[in-house]
Amino acid sequence: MYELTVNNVSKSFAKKVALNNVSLKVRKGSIFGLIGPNGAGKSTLTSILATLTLPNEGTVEISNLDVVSKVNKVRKKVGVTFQQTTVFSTGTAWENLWIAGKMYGMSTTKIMERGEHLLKEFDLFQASNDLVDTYSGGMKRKLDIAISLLHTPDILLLDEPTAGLDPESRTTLWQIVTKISQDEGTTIFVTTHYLEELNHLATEIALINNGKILDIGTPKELINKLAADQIEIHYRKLDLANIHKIEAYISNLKEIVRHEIKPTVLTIMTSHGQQILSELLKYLIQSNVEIKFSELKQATLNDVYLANFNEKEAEL
Ligand SMILES: Nc1ncnc2c1ncn2[C@@H]1O[C@H](COP(=O)(O)OP(=O)(O)OP(=O)(O)O)[C@@H](O)[C@H]1O
Repeated sequence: MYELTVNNVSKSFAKKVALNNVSLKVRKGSIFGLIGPNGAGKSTLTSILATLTLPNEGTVEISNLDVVSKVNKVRKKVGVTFQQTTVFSTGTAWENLWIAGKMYGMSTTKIMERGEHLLKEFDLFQASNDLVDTYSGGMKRKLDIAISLLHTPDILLLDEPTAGLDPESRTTLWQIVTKISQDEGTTIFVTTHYLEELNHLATEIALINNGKILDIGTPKELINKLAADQIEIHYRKLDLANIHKIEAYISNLKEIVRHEIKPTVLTIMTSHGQQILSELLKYLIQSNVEIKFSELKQATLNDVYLANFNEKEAEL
């Protein structure tokens, strides 16, 4: 059921604690996102999962194999793409695939078959005999990921895979990666600063800061926890009797975190903006309140980021 299990993992570099008692579980075939500001510990965790860094404490299992004691078996199950490209730019795509395939111990036939399939999936087949030096940033990134998938890993680790790419290349890249994940059942573990990508793609998200996991949930769960949808309804001036009547109605509604009712405007904070707005409009219209206009500002993953990390530069 779980492709990856991280149990109480800690890691320090000299006096710097990079990971502090981190635990999480990632379901087979899911897309799991790790969000956190610079220096939060995302790359350190990715590197431990990729068997390139040893944890000081705790255990990690990938496909039920311990990453420390079963390192060689685990490496066959894991594909990894780091922030910096690892493609050999003075070679062609085929030469890069060839070197990687031989390092994975793949036969020539298997490299040719799988390589051709991936080059086609990533729309690199036409350019596969060109030097990588002539590729755009997006093409290099696609080749990086294609190489990580060459040995058909169970889990693909992507450390900020879309950093520096334009929106179109990011969208294309995610379309290809999600298709492969669906076709082959590959589990995806991704760190990114582009929160809107995770909102649509991730099955679950973990928030990490200063090496600690702050929260884990589906994008919807994390957004709903904030209860940060904001409703504003503007109407023709109400008399005191009507204000009291509406006040009584609102106090019976569930899911309302905070509200303020004034003679010409009603403001509400809730986790269920859309539902509460339609219920309220229906009630106000039935009560002959003359509505001028209403607004709904729904909370986003960006709000989750700001609430947890208090950073202004979240990219949404
Ligand atoms: N090899 C190392 N030696 C010393 N300190 C390190 C090393 N690797 C990471 N650190 C420190 O550990 C902490 C976590 O770093 P890490 O690179 O995992 O964060 P990150 O969330 O990936 O950040 P970014 O988004 O900037 O890549 C940081 O304070 C970093 O300086």
